[in-house]
Amino acid sequence: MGSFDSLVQAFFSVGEVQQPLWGGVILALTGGIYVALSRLVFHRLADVPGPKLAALSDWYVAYWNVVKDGQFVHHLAELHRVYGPVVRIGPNKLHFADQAAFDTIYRDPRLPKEPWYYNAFSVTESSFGASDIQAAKHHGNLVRGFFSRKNVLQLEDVIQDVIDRFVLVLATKAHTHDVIDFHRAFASITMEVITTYCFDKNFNTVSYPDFAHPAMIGFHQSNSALVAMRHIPFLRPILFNMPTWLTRRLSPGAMGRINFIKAVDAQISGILEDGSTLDRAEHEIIYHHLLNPKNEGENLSRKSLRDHAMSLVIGGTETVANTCVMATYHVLANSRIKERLKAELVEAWPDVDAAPVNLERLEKLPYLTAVIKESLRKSHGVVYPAPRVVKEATHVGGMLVPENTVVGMSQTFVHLNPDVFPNPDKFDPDRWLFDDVRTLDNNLVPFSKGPRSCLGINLAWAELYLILGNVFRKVDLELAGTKESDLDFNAYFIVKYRGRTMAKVLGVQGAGRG
Ligand code: HEM
Repeated sequence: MGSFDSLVQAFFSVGEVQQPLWGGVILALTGGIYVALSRLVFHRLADVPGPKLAALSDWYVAYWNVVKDGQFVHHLAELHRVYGPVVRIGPNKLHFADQAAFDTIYRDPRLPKEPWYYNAFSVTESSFGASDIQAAKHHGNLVRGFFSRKNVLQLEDVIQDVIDRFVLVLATKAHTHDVIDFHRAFASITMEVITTYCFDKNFNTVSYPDFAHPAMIGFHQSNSALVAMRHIPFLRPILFNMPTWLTRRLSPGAMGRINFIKAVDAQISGILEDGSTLDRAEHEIIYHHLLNPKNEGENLSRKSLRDHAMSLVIGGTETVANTCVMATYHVLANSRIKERLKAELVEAWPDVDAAPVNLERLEKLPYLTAVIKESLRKSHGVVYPAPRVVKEATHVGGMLVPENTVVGMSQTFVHLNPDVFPNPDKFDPDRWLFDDVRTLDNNLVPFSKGPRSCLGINLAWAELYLILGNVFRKVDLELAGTKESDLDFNAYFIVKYRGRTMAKVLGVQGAGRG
């Protein structure tokens, strides 16, 4: 009897404890049903086709980006096959696969960058990171002149000097036919170019053993961490405030990046404390522009100076390197392309020991130009659909998109459109060699379009001509086990090739000039 009593008591006491619990469960369920109905049934995007899970939650995209490690862009191709040219990819987000939509999204100056997406780069006070249209314009105007065609031509020697030093390093590897990782090699060149061009600071990335400078590796590895931090924001303060000893143990790459940022900070401190430091720079650098009173830049905050510096390094390193990797793989993998390119370069630059041919001469070489364009097309530039916010109802790709919707379109949908680029998966420089390639040129959008397109486009083109022109004229490389599938990529913001890109250095000519 006693045990029956205690059983009854236990039942009721459990009930008392669980009452608030049940209340919570019921409240959560009601809330969940309310959110689900408001997103699936009553939402202004409810009629747009797409997976129901994506309409319910942004975790759908997070799953493909984080758990599936940068596969969302590939998954988008499948979604468009199933749902058509407009797909709802989030409660409030649309993705388009339509050339006209691309033009509107990126050319219309009223569509700012989506703050949630861009804040994760932690460079909010720079031209790249600012979402607000006026702020972005102001930041962009401060540095635009520094990357103008005229300025790039004036600083051409800065780029050539880095390449000369790189070729000298390769010459030391040619005797022993060393194998190099050519992604790292190109990223070492491009990082050295951007740091010498912008800061007159030489980090010697091209002469670092195995082209594995910790800062360059650190930036490379941070691509995937950035994606995770965006979708799981509480990771950010944890990772950023970790004690140095723990960071060093968990991620040596992160230390390389941290030390690089410290060096940039130290330069900024030096300039702010003693303005005459700028007079001693070997050439014009980015701070001449950022701190120039004529540019209304003299009152920039310290954070803004640093944000500008970091965004230029981030924007200018892997992008150019990825294009060089695409070119190098296909030139080496196809003897017909290699011989034709080499013949053109030898004709333009017969004596390889003489002074290098300059940028303006290289730009006139049709086959080199075709190889570069095809490499830009196949490496895409920014591969993730850069998100923009529709602030007032706007027609995009034939659809009236309601205000406050986030829209985007990955450049892959332009570059792999078979109606414009037949057999789009093939690397085919010949497609650029016809008299009228205006349609192709209009559909080559690695630098995006419109007011927020690439600020470094002139520098990027100059680097591509000078790096590839010099490397294929002077260096004899052979692929070392790398296959086309090694260029399959994870799509973070830019592409990250999945395989190692290795080549043997068979010989080097004309390394003496450096
Ligand atoms: C092949 C090389 C390059 C490609 C394909 C490329 C591509 C792009 C693209 C697609 C954007 C727009 C991004 C967005 O909408 O969020 C962009 C922006 C930008 N890029 Fe590049 N880029 C390259 C090289 C460079 C270089 C060398 C620099 C260095 C100066 C640079 C600096 C920037 C900056 C500062 C922005 C932000 C512009 C703004 O929003 O105002 N890029 N780039």
